[in-house]
Amino acid sequence: MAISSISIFCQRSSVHLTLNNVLRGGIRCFSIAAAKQQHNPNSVSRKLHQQPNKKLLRAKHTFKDYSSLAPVLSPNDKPPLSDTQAIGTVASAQANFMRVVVQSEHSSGSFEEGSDDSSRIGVELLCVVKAVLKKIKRRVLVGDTVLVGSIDWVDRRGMIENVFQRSSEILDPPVANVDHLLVLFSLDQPKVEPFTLTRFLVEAESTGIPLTLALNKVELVDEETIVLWQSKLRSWGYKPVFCSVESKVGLDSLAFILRDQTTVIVGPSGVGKSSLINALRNSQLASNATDDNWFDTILGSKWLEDQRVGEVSTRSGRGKHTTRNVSLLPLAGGGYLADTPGFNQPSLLKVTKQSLAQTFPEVRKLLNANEPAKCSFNDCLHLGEPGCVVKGDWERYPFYFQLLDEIRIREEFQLRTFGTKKEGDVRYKVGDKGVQQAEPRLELKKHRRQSRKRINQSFLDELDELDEDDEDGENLLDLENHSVN
Ligand SMILES: Nc1nc2c(ncn2[C@@H]2O[C@H](COP(=O)(O)OP(=O)(O)OP(=O)(O)O)[C@@H](O)[C@H]2O)c(=O)[nH]1
Ligand SMILES: [Zn+2]
Repeated sequence: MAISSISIFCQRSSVHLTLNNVLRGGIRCFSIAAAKQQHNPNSVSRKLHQQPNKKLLRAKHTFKDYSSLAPVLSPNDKPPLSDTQAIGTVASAQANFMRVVVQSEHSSGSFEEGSDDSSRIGVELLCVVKAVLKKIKRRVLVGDTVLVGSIDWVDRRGMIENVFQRSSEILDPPVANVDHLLVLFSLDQPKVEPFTLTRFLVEAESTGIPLTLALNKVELVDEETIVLWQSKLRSWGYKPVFCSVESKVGLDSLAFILRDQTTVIVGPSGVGKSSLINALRNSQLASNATDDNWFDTILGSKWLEDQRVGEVSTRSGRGKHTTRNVSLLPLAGGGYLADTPGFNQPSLLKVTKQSLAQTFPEVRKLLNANEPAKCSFNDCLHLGEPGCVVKGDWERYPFYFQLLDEIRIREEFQLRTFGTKKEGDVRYKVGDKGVQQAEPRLELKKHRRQSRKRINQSFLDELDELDEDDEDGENLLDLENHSVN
């Protein structure tokens, strides 16, 4: 009973999330466009009629000019650093503030981590983002490698001046340069449920980032259950790590896999993600405290505290650890671990009907095999078409079928509601004397009132932001106290 309710809950809320995300994004666009039109109903149309493309060209030109002010740094760039500059990793973000851990700085003169006592490697800086980056819409994400300038080493403040090119980027939560995903489930309390697990695996596979599957709470089940899951998952194409935070089984293997990488942990509620993060970090702190000054420099920071559980916003009553507050927890062996509040319901937004099959390793193997095993059709959905190499005789076929249906419904909904992306925002009308006139395409649903739910939603968002501002205030005070000591 418990298992089936988990599965239904996941399915429903993810569909809900999917539609909700689409609607939220859409409504925002609509209201901006509508507001612009209200401001001056005729001028846009008149200007476009006179010189249809000039406005667009000018916008493009302006953007280009701005971006040349801060060209993206390539990962191999080693810009010369002054004493008030450093290169670091964004470890957390709240409202307008970002915490950056210094990776390399002026005195070391290179990217190698300094070994002298005065090294500032590992120092935590509270940073704001330079206005020009915002102007050219260059978003700075947690996980980004950034160039920090105007550093005040005493107060530990700085300004993010530029961002290095990302090797990867995930959306939910938004984290840059993720090297590895750890999909964590538990064998019991809550029991691993095949469809929910598949959903998480499909979402993880769709990022293209290497993943490790781990099953926790191994001490709660008998040998037979372990063997059963092992062979099941092998047939799905995975070699899981069986572990237990409680009895410390498998933690060394996980620590070894995580070393030197930026890993995001994903998995449903209650499987032991926070417990695992705490266990891995505590054991690493204990074994490295004496021979590495990496942590000494940021002792006292919130990052060193154990993962908080169940914290709720005092104003809105919602969970505080939303996707906006994801943070990277530094590991002694190099690399970071990210908690994933809000990653509980994989939205599958990046998965399309065509790409779904590739997110199942057991099908991927068939599809990528050399001729003649290859599927005969490029656009085959592998639903038993004659000549299709993917037969329906694999264990997860019913899950594939179910997810395909869900994605099909979402894609049709998007198409029906918003049209294709190629649709221009200008349309041409044949006016007086057969002259073609350009006018802005009227936005769909323009005349609809904003829903009460949406209004409540933005109200709650604003309350959360107030909470965040409070925290920023506290953070600043923390830092000020720090510098006095
Ligand atoms: N028996 C057993 N219990 C464990 C193990 N690991 C974690 N737990 C317990 O499982 C419960 C949930 O652990 P959390 O670490 O909060 O799980 P989580 O995945 O972070 O959950 P959310 O924060 O809701 O996403 C806690 O009561 C832990 O003590 C384990 O290996 N064995
Ligand atoms: Zn096929």
